[in-house]
Amino acid sequence: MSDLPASPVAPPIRIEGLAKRYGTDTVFTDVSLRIDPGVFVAILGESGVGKSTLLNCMAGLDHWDAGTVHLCGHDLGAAGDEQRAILRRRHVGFVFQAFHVLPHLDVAQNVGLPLLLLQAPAVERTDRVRQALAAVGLEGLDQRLPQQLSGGQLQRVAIARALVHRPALLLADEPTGNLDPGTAARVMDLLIAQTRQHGASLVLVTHSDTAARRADRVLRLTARGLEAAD
Ligand SMILES: Nc1ncnc2c1ncn2[C@@H]1O[C@H](COP(=O)(O)OP(=O)(O)OP(=O)(O)O)[C@@H](O)[C@H]1O
Repeated sequence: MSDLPASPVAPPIRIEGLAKRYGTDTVFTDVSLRIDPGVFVAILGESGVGKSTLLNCMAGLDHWDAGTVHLCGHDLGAAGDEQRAILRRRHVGFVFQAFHVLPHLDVAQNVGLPLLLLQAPAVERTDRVRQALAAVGLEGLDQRLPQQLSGGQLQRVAIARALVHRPALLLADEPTGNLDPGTAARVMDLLIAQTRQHGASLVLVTHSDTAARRADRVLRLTARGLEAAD
């Protein structure tokens, strides 16, 4: 698979003094955060305060106006777009509220996509996809298309896809926002269990205090930065 490995001593994410503006509108200033391997951090905050923007900065999907972001020891601010993409593919998994499962690919192809992008050998891909689907309780559904799945099943596909390449960091943006309460609870259990099993760090953006209480650290994003939540 591709290069740019995680430094064995670097935290999956380290942010210092991050500030983000859109034009003259300041989204946030002075955000600092360090997340050690295997730690689960929940981020709460008012709508529009910049939680999704912060996740995008962690993955190098967005640009910022001041401060630094290190992903697995790599300085994203100093990396070009191509290098950011390689780092993201190698070290980050995503789970979104709207699933973002590709409609024309079947379940196995969706889950295997990160491995394909990392040019993993076909035999390894098949094996890892099978394991990942079994781990989220979707064995036997590998040839279904997304339109043939429920919302809970779609999010299980997304969780399997997010972890199949064993990233150091999993970024989850309101992952249960589109699910009914019972399904949401089961998907959250699965997300946390799977992340812990893989030893990945989890950053969960949520409006749910119940979900946030399961985290090792609960932070609140405001215009002034990140602070410990009450
Ligand atoms: N491409 C963009 N151009 C201009 N402003 C933007 C852009 N993307 C986001 N914003 C603004 O940046 C702010 C932060 O947006 P963001 O989606 O990160 O907030 P959030 O805390 O995740 O909100 P929510 O909880 O409602 O999802 C908002 O005021 C939003 O309108």
